[in-house]
Amino acid sequence: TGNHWGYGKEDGPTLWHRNYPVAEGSRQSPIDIIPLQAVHDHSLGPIILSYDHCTSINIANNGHSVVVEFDDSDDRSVIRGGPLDNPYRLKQFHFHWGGKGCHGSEHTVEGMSYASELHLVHWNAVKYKNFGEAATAPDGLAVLGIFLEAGDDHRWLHVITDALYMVKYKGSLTDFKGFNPKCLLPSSLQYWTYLGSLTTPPLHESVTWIILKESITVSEKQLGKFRMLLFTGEEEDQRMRMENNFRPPQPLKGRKVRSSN
Ligand SMILES: CCCSc1c(F)c(F)c(S(=O)(=O)NC)c(F)c1F
Ligand SMILES: [Zn+2]
Repeated sequence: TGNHWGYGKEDGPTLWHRNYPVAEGSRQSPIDIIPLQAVHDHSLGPIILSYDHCTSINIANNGHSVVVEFDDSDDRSVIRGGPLDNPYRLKQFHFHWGGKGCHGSEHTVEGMSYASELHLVHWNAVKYKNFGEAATAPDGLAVLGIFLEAGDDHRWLHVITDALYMVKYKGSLTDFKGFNPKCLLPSSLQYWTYLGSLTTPPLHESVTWIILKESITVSEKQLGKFRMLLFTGEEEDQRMRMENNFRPPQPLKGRKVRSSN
C-alpha cells in the first residue's frame, strides 16, 4: 500500500523505482569501491569528528533498521573537514546487516562485502534550516560509513546490542542517553569519498559519502543480536526477522571516487 517498501521479494530494492523513480538516477548509493581506481586527492584534508559533547536521546526500531537519534539543536556534535565545506550536524546512526553468516554491508570493496555497515548521518545546518530540507539538497547530508567485520567481540558495541531486546518490534523506542559513537570508530580515519544518495527510500541524491577504509571487528554473537530484531510490529501475527536490510551496489555512472592520502 502507498509508499510501503522493504527488503523482501515483493517490496525489495529491485522494485523501489516504481514509487521512487530516482532509484535509477545518476548518483545512487551504495557502490562497489575499487581502491586502485580511486583518485588520490591531496587537497582532501582529514575528517574531524567532534562528538565529545554529543547527546544521544533514544534508540528505536523503525521497521527498517535500529536507529540511535541525537539532539541536533546546536553544533555540539559535528563532522567537518575532508570533502566537506561546512560542519555537518550528527542526526542519527543506524546499521545494515546480513542474515546468518552471509554478508550485510551496502558498500562493497572490489566486490567484497562485510558483515554489516554502520551509517552516521549528518546534515548541513549552515545552509539548511532543518534536516528535512537538507535531506533533499545535493550538499545537504554527509554520511560516515564504517564496515563491521566478524571476529572478536567489540568492546563497546555491547552497549547497543544489550539494548536491542527493548526495541525488538517495529515502532518501539526507548531512552538511550550518553552514548558517544566515537567508541565505534576504527583507529584510522583514512577514507574514500564520493557523491551519492540515501540507500533507502526516498533515495534522495543528497549525500556526500565518507567511507572509512579500516573496518571495526564485532563478534558473531553481537551480530546475532541485531538479527533478533523484527521488521514487524508487536500487533502483527507474522513475525519477520530483521536481517539482510541492505541495498546492493548501484551503477557508478561516471562518478569519481576520491581517496584521502
Ligand atoms: C530521510 C531519512 C531519515 S534519516 C536516514 C535514514 F533513516 C536512513 F536509513 C538512511 S540510509 O539511506 O538507510 N543510509 C544512508 C539515511 F541516509 C538517512 F538520512
Ligand atoms: Zn544506512
